[in-house]
Amino acid sequence: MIAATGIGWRIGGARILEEISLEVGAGELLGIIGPNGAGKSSLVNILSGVTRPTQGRVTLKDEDVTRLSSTRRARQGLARSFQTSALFDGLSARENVRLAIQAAGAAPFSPFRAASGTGAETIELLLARVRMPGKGETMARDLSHGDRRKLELAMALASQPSVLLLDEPMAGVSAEDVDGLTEIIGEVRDSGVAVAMVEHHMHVVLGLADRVAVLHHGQLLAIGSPSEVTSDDRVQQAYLGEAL
Ligand SMILES: Nc1ncnc2c1ncn2[C@@H]1O[C@H](COP(=O)(O)OP(=O)(O)OP(=O)(O)O)[C@@H](O)[C@H]1O
Repeated sequence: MIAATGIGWRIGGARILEEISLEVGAGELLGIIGPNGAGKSSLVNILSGVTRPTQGRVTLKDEDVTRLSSTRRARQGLARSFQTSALFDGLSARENVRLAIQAAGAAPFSPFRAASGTGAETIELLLARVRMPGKGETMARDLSHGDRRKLELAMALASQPSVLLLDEPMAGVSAEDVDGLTEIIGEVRDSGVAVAMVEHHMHVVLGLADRVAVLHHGQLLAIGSPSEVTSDDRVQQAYLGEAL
């Protein structure tokens, strides 16, 4: 569904990524792990079109999108979440989702959609999908950290993407919310979406991912099933001292 081939990225003389090749298929979840500064966010930025690589190419549904903007990629079915919150704090959860739907072009703006019709139904479905039914009226600023993360997921899903890129979707949330988010993301994958997820919660990645890519110093150290990568000597070396 999405593939990176021979990706390299240099900036200001620094070599951030080198020869990264990987792909994520429909209904597959690829976990992307690696020590701090390994290049995980840079890779997600390149996959989503925020950053253009200096080498290699990105294909989305077999089409070369390397030179396409993130907006064009979004129209072709790619959605992503960011490490930092992308919510409008002064709007309700429902209004945030409504804006995401409108931005995705899935529902042209209509003042009448608020009261009835598919717009309102879609919003409620998305809120239910992230286990937030009944929280539509809550202002984003009043939501718990975990609910903010769930709302961001609902917004990413508003475009009905075929590829979802998640950059640390569980950063800073409570253990209980980690479990909830894990279930939701698993369901998204099971619905056929290709999911690539950068995440520091190792037990989540190893439990949820179909395959795991390990980045280290900008290189792809290993890629394979969770058990394959955790038993890889080079991976253990990279994580020396940390529990895998
Ligand atoms: N725009 C930039 N200009 C220069 N260097 C950058 C830029 N973006 C990232 N880097 C550098 O590239 C390296 C990889 O950064 P990146 O954020 O991709 O790592 P990461 O694996 O996501 O780290 P973390 O787990 O800490 O989020 C780091 O050394 C970072 O300082």
